[in-house]
Amino acid sequence: MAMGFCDQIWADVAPLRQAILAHPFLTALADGTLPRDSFQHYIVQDSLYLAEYARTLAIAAARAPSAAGRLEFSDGAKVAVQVEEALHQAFFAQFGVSATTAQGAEPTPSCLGYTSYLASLAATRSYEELVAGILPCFWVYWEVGCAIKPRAVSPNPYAPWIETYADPGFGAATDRVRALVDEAAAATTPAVRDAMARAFRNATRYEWMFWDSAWRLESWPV
Ligand SMILES: Cc1ncc(CO)c(N)n1
Repeated sequence: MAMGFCDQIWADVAPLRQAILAHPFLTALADGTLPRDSFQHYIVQDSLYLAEYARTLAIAAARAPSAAGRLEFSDGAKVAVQVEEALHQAFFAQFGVSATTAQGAEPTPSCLGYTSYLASLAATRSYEELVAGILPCFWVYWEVGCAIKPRAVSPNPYAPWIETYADPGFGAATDRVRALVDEAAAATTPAVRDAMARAFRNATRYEWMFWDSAWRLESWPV
């Protein structure tokens, strides 16, 4: 049997996934040595990211051709807001991010680049491209969570983060979104499938950039 569409685009980004799994931010997170300022940077930016990601998921829900898609993406939009409010607020307290710092934070170039890219797919591209661009956020984090969990030291200050993304429930959500992307790919043309593969690749690149930007404490150059 031929390889499914998602299996194909996943295999195509194997070098990007290797670069993600080998990134010093994630190796340091697993062994508990990640500098506190890098994690603070990450968690503040991720909170901004999730607020925008939730909006993009809500647009995907509105545009999904099937009830399964409308349910999945509207539920995803809700969970993204909940994670932003629960997990991140707990981390703000644990890692000493004040309410003023969190509320006054502006998105970095990498964060704004990623959220704006997804918003542009939602605004001006097909439903198929949009859902392909949405998928790495699920799938890359599920792969990272599963890869890091067995090598994480215990105790680890970042354990709740690792548990969130290695959770079988998150894996199941990833599988369902993947099935929706496969369904969209099967029903469209080769040209749209190529565009889907590009959206998937670009979003995966932004996933690497997001961790790298936290590692480097990225800010605006001017
Ligand atoms: C940047 C980014 N990508 C994916 C996830 C997973 O939800 C997240 N929290 N943040």
